[in-house]
Amino acid sequence: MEDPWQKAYDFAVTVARKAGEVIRKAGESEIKVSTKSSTVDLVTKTDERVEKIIIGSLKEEFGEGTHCFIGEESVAKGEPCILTHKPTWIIDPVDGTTNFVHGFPFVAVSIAFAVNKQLEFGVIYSCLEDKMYKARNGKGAYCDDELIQVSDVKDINKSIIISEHGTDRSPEKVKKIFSTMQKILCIPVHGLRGSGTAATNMCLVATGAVEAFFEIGIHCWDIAAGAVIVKEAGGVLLDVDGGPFDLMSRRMVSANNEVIARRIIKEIEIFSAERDDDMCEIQLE
Ligand SMILES: O=P(O)(O)OC(CO)CO
Ligand SMILES: [Mg+2]
Repeated sequence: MEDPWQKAYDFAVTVARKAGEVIRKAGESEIKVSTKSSTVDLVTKTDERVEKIIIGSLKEEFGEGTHCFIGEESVAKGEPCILTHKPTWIIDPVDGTTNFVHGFPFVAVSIAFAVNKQLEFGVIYSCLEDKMYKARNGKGAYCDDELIQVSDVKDINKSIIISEHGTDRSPEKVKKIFSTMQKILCIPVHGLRGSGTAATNMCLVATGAVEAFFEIGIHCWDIAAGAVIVKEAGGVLLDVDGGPFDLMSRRMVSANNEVIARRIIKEIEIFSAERDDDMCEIQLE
């Protein structure tokens, strides 16, 4: 049977590579938007420029009317962040903007595609490492055309876990984040890590370099592509309360298997994060 989204998948890989080249060459890491209230969420002109390039290329190829676009910088400017049944691209032009600003060497372009609210494929280009991760629903996950697979570790004591500190600096949330990390570290696990980009963190789960990555406060564009890649590499995705993964909920546990995921979930101190689709007043469909 003909694959209806093959062309879109191939195009996403091409666009992600092109975007990554722009990021690598970009001299512009000047912070354009920085702190607002208690969050520290950096944005640079490169974030905006790269998102324009990605969405512009996709619109030119697939038409503006039939496909929808959720992009980090477009949403920041007031575009809707609602997943409808229409073919929808979910884009983070520069995942790891803080890394980009500081020259910390993990920065990723993340492009996912959903139809009927189901993720069809995800592409993550870790552009400073020059590694292309990609996965299609039901067709496995790849890094630079090599099949990748999650680790087979089931013993939490033999695991490495990734989490991040997030962008919210309100003391009560930071306290919960550190308390969770302390509890997980003292299970004990082999180590805690964090690359500074959710997309790359999920690729590290998918390749088996770590057993799990969890975070509260991330957005759909940080994790949509990674969700497909982790799942296709044999991993699992769950909500931090143990329920089903919800792309718009801003919280997620991705792990090599359910045993590891559920062991971590036991330690997570949950705090509130406004849903991505609650931030938008416009309701589509
Ligand atoms: O750098 P960005 O795109 O803001 O994303 C962060 C999460 O907020 C890292 O994943
Ligand atoms: Mg991001």
